[in-house]
Amino acid sequence: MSRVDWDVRGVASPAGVVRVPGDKSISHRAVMLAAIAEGRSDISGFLEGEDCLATMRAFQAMGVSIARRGDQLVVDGVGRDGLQPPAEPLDLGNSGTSMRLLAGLLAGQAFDVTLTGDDSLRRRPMKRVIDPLRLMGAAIAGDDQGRAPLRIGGGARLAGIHYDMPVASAQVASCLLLAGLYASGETVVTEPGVCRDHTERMLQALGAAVTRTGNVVRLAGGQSLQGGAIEVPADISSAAFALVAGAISPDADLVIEAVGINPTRTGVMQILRSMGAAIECRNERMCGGEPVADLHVRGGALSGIDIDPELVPLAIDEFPVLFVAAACAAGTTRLRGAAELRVKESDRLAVMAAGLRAMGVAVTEFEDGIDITGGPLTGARVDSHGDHRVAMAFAIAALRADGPVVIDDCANVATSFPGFETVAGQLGLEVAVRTGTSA
Ligand SMILES: O=C(O)C1=C[C@@H](OP(=O)(O)O)[C@@H](O)[C@H](O)C1
Ligand SMILES: C=C(OP(=O)(O)O)C(=O)O
Repeated sequence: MSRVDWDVRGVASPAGVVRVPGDKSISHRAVMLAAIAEGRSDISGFLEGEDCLATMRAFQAMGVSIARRGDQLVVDGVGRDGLQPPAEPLDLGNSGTSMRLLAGLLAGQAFDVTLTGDDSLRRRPMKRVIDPLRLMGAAIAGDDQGRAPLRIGGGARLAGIHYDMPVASAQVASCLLLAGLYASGETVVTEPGVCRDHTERMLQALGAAVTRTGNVVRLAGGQSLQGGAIEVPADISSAAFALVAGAISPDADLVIEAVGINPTRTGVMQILRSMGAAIECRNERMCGGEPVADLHVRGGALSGIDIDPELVPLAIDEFPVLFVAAACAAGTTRLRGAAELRVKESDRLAVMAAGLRAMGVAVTEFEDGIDITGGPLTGARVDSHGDHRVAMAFAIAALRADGPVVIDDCANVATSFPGFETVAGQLGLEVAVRTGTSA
């Protein structure tokens, strides 16, 4: 496997107008729902990152015709019962969203299927979807610890359940709603905290009836979807790197265009603003059922804060780069209620703590959180452990380091942010890429 390391230096202040790629969560859902809809869907703004391409290839392997036409992805939907058995296990690479949502969508099919992925994905917890899917009647099994490969037996008759989710996870909720499309009766999911609601929005846009009352979501089984035009906004999780770059660079003046600002995703802006960052939403409008805006960030002084635990699911993927903001703030930032960070592509609490310490930052790690006290950052060599968001977070830290930051194992940045190295140039960073071969 080829290995990519980066040598990153801060050379200028972030300035001008930048664009970041399409939203990863919405791109996955667009392909999945378009594939099982009736008729053709034209998806614009689709993220051509490895995670979403893994989802796309999985549906191609199940007989769905998906083609790029200009800057659109054209999906010829096969209808709810039109998927074909794949010849081989579906390899979902590094993508937790693909595996958990597909587990739900495939639990009610007539054929057997196996879902697998890379070393990181095969370490991640899947019992959280196996258990409720079994309650619905699915024949699904992982290894003895409930990890992938997941084997799903075809021909199960699913029945809707009422499920109180033990963790605030949009992937679990979405998995159950997708299984619910194939179940008899009603599927009702209660979320313990606010989770991203893209699945509901897109199901509604494609003609399904899904209702929400507070934190309870309901969907009747047996509904069909109708394909159409689907627009994907720019990903706020990718924009987060530019937001923090701007917020930690005193002379920064940066606009990030057409970013999704769905209120279930904007925790990063709320947290940065509480730390004193100057972030404005301009030109707010709707894009394919999702709110978007141009985000304007200016540099200034940040202060450490206690992060409200209710904001954790609203900023779940942005913590690696928020920890960099905390390392550049005056005083201590405290995060608790974030044990989920330990079961992402890497253990993001441990891996970020190790890298920040190598850069001279005072960090205390807790089982479900971290304390970070801001101070001067030194150049250092850090290991991303193959985690895309960790790699990009340390690249942003180079803006404030007194020397280069060498980041090991950055190939997976292509899962969510292809072209990051180019956008990084607009953020005032020079990224030298070294490639080689790893064991
Ligand atoms: O539903 C989604 O698209 C996602 C939900 C979150 O995971 P959890 O559901 O595990 O919190 C997030 O971390 C992931 O990157 C994408
Ligand atoms: C956790 C992430 O993605 P996934 O769960 O889809 O692997 C992420 O993108 O930060």
